[in-house]
Amino acid sequence: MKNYDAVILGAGQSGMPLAKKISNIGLSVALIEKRVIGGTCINDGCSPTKTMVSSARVAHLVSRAADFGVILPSYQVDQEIVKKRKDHIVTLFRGGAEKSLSKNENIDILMGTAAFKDSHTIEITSSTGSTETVKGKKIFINTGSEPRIPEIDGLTGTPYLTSTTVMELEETPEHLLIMGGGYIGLEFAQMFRRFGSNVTIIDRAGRLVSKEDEDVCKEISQIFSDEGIDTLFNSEVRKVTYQDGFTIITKTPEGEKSLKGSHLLVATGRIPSSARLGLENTQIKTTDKGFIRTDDFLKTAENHIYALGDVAGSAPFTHIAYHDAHIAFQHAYKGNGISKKERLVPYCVFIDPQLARIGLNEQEAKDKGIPYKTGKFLMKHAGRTLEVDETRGFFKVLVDPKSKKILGATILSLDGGEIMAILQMAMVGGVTYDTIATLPIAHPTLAESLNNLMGQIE
Ligand SMILES: Cc1cc2nc3c(=O)[nH]c(=O)nc-3n(C[C@H](O)[C@H](O)[C@H](O)COP(=O)(O)OP(=O)(O)OC[C@H]3O[C@@H](n4cnc5c(N)ncnc54)[C@H](O)[C@@H]3O)c2cc1C
Ligand SMILES: NC(=O)c1ccc[n+]([C@@H]2O[C@H](COP(=O)([O-])OP(=O)(O)OC[C@H]3O[C@@H](n4cnc5c(N)ncnc54)[C@H](O)[C@@H]3O)[C@@H](O)[C@H]2O)c1
Repeated sequence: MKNYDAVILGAGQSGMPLAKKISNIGLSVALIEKRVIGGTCINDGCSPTKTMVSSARVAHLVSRAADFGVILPSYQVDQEIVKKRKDHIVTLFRGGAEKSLSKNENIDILMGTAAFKDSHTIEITSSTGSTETVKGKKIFINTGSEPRIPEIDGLTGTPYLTSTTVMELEETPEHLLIMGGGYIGLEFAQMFRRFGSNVTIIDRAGRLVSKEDEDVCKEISQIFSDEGIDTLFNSEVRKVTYQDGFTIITKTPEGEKSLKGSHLLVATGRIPSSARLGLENTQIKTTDKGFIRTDDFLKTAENHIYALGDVAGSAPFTHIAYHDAHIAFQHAYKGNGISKKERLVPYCVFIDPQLARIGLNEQEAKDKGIPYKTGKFLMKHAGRTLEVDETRGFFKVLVDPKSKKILGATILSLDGGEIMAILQMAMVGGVTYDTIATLPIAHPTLAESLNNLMGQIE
């Protein structure tokens, strides 16, 4: 049995950078992966979805070509080519990840499913059923998450789709029903609508993206409705049947409703991949939802075992899993570093216009009793958005009335993610809103609307 300085379970967005960091200080690493290198982000998440979102955006812009004075006879979407383009990007990114790991002689990549035999020993079961065991002085769990499939009468026996399998379609669905109006639901809803599908989102909550402020949700709902996406809220799906198409029965405040569609995407959240890790053979504890409990430095109840990324209940985004690798590495090998409590969590949902968030929103500030002043600037008043004719959305910011520092922002705008990163820098650097209000920002850019935004603050 081989002894390693570090054993990492899962070659995802924490596991891969962590393996490199540890090997770079001259230590031996076993990186165990049950499926393919790269985890959710590269293979089933960020990269493939954003590649397909780009195809959908081109379809949308082509459909509006006449608005820009470009007259096209017609256009059509070829779902097979959309998928091929997506597959190419996945192969490219995965290949790059494999190459950079395999050229590092301190890292052994072991393909198979890992589980704890005891708190220092990991058993790896290969796809052929053979097993091997390895030991680790330190162990890092980065096994990610998987789609949550709700228990609904009839669902299991049907060919429903998940966020992974929906990207394998080679034909455009005639009518895509989407259970769940969260980030996954939103991105696929707009994408497939732009490919030409009829789309209906069904959510048990009272509105889309219920974690966002009400005005944000209202604007997104309006944008979706203008694009012809149907929504059904406060709807609990009770029964699913499939016969040449899906029929779903939902319970709504107005009584039972029946909906029909050619395809059904289940996008009702994700669960941590912790159930089959043999954690019972260790002192490690999980929450009632299965997330591995850690301290603020990602250390579990076992001193030499850390958990990172989605499985540890960190905000479920790639850049956060990646940052977890930094936190755990610093703590495990350098004895210092920042805790996860201290970091700001930015994110960007790739609908069009993008929904980007950093820090507090208004609802959270109210719930926590944090005093704030707010400013809001509608993108229909920005020169840049008028020039490119993409005027939906707004910039919204919360500031501390006393220190004038930024508490948080929601940027629902063309290239919103890039604008949000500017505010993230301002937050980290402690730049006050009155400084930004009068800062000369290049014209005509989207970013110059930050002058107007900060100028709105009473
Ligand atoms: C459709 C979709 C779109 C997304 N889009 C974005 C986006 O645009 N931006 C963003 O920031 N985030 C996005 N996310 C979220 C992001 O992909 C995840 O938060 C991120 O990948 C989590 O990284 P991780 O390292 O925790 O886990 P993962 O990347 O999931 O890696 C875990 C790895 O562990 C392996 N594994 C699991 N169990 C075992 C075991 N027992 N033994 C060995 N290996 C095991 C898995 O096969 C996997 O390779 C998206 C997610 C989805 C589903
Ligand atoms: N751009 C990005 O960063 C990005 C994109 C996609 C996904 N992700 C990550 O993936 C995670 C999972 O995304 P998600 O959209 O699946 O989860 P989510 O938690 O964001 O949304 C799930 C939605 O499903 C609804 N729901 C739950 N059970 C239901 C039921 N039985 N019937 C009807 N509706 C039901 C919920 O009310 C909620 O609106 C996100 O938390 C996110 O971090 C990130």
